[in-house]
Amino acid sequence: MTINYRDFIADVPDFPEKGVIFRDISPLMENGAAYSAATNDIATYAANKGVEMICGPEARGFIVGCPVAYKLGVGFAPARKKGKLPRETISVSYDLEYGQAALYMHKDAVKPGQRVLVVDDLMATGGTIAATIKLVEKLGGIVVGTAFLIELKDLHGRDKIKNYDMFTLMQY
Ligand SMILES: O=P(O)(O)OC[C@H]1O[C@H](OP(=O)(O)OP(=O)(O)O)[C@H](O)[C@@H]1O
Ligand SMILES: Nc1ncnc2[nH]cnc12
Repeated sequence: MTINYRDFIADVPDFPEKGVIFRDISPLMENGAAYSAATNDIATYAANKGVEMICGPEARGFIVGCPVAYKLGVGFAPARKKGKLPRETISVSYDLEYGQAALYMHKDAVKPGQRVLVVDDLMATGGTIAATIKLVEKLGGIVVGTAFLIELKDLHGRDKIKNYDMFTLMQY
């Protein structure tokens, strides 16, 4: 059965602030067939890249990245928001479509030379994924690809990561 992923995205106008159309992935996550097809599609992309580790930003990057890591039998390294990681961290600050933020990773989360896939649910301005890539590279990881459920093309996030291969299931 072919899945039309867009059937599982809820478009919510003016959330979390006026003018933003929020692309809600929760109907996709709540549907076993759609969630597992999306996981399998990203896992196939990752396997072809020889990925040894998946990295994703809190929180929705975990929802997409962890099942891919499980499917491939590789590890998952979280990039987390301030104050969440208990051991020594490195950090990178970035801009959001609606705000400012910073992400942190444990210093030993990625090993030098490891082939890493950076995953998130959605690319908007590209700030989050660019920050996550920077964190992985600071740790010596090699970012061999990026993967998303959704790319918001009008925000040109791809320009921020144009040196990296990118896989997306949906574009708006
Ligand atoms: O491309 P960008 O402009 O950086 O935006 C995309 C990011 O924004 C959302 O996360 P958010 O920071 O809202 O956090 P959440 O996953 O915890 O909801 C989304 O899950 C991406 O990580
Ligand atoms: N428009 C959007 N919908 C869902 N998540 C987002 N994260 C940043 N922009 C978003």
